[in-house]
Amino acid sequence: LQKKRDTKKHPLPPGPPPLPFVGNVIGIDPDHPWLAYSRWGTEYGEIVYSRLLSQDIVIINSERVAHDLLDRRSQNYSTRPPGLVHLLGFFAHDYSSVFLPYSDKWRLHRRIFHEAFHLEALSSFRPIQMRNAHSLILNLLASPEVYGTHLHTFSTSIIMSIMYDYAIAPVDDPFLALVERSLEIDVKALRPEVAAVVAEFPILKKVPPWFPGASFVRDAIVQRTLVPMIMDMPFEHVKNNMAAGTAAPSVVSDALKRIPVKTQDEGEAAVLEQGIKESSASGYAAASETTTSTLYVFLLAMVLYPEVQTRAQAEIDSVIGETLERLPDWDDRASMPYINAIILETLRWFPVVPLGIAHATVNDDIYEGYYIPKGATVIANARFMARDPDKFPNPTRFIPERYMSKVAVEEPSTQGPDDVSFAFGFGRRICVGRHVADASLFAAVVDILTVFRLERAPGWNVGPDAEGVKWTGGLTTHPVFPCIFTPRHTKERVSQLLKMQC
Ligand code: HEM
Repeated sequence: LQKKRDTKKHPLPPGPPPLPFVGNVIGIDPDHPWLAYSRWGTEYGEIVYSRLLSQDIVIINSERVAHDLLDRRSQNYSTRPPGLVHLLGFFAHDYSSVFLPYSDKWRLHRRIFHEAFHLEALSSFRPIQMRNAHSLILNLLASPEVYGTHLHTFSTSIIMSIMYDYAIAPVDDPFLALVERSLEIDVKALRPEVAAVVAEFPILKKVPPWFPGASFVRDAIVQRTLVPMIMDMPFEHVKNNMAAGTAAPSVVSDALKRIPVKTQDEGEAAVLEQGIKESSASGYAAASETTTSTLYVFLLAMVLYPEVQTRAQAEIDSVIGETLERLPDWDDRASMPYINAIILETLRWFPVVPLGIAHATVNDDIYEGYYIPKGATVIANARFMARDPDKFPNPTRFIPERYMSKVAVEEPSTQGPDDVSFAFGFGRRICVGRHVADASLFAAVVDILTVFRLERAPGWNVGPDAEGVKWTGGLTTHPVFPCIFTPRHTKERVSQLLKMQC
């Protein structure tokens, strides 16, 4: 391996010394790898090389390097690691837009998303987003103790309505249960660290499911049953409604309607239809867990920073009236710079996809004198970028005020969350749903703060840096903590208003 490097006459980027064979596997907490990568960031700098078994891993720890490589050299940095792609096949996920290699198929998916999520289309989703925020409030009033379930229902219902005009039942929706189980498996399995191990030991995929410790294989079997159901059910729902002439506008029905206009060729039409089916299924998987996790971080911030909450609620009350004359709406957003700042700070404080989704190099590259090998997994360490003290002084603290001069603009929603764009990835693979996410976050945050005071559970002693809070492990992560929802107005008043506005 070393010989191969020497022939390039450029050193690899600095990094922790690898052990023979295993490389730098030891010392990485498999559930929270960003902790080790961030330690290496502090020790070795903006670009770090490490090796997981025989897989080259390049970790980018600054926005500067991420823009240089993933944006400016995107031709070379826009595919996904081959090991990850291989692993996806085992989990029946090789269709996913998020993990597709840089290819014609990926370009087709991306085009479908762009046609659906251009800026003007976003305003047509707003009634869906606000309606679901109102349902979230009703659910939280009814059973605040299972707030995580309600956050999940909120995120999934929005994306299911946008994609398929499919209405999720408020409680115990069978489809939602399938999606939850499937996402739980994805979040655990579809990571570069797992891919590196499986690429090294393909035999792992052949371990019988009954074998002790073979949960990985069992999960893959479950997933291979779930994925076709999750992909087909909502898609067939749209097609049946279209055939019956009852289909409401949705991303899928709009995209399907565009097919005959564009092509008379049956083969091409089938490819397009398959692309629509796959990209829409990828979209709701990508939207659900990320939006939910971001809302968990928001609640954590409100519990740990009561003074921020007080200022946010004073802003809301000044716009809609202290006696809850009405609930906030989209037109109010421009008058709520502090709420917008809270959303930005939530995305920054703890990015919920802490290491983004791994990119990979197509060819060898030289960057600032360092050799970056072909086929290397390239990880943008968003968690570390979010803690850059030069850009974000006192980075472990939740301080919405840092954005106040920037969000006090006429139409903050169309600006997008550019200040914290690292939370949504880089280059040609940047998140296609970031503007949809931004609007969903606004709807949920403003409604929750209008109706509830969020409070710390008695005896739960965590400081403002959130040190000691438990985080779920995997591709996405969220804090796990108790949160008390105290209504700021009588339940009757809130329910009455919600019913009027639903
Ligand atoms: C707060 C919410 C969200 C966060 C933090 C988030 C974050 C991310 C990140 C970090 C990536 C990887 C980018 C890269 O490879 O560099 C990504 C990709 C993606 N996201 Fe999001 N996302 C969110 C919401 C959404 C929503 C609402 C949708 C759909 C409506 C969506 C659809 C996608 C898709 C399809 C990709 C794959 C793009 C590609 O590989 O070309 N995301 N997202």
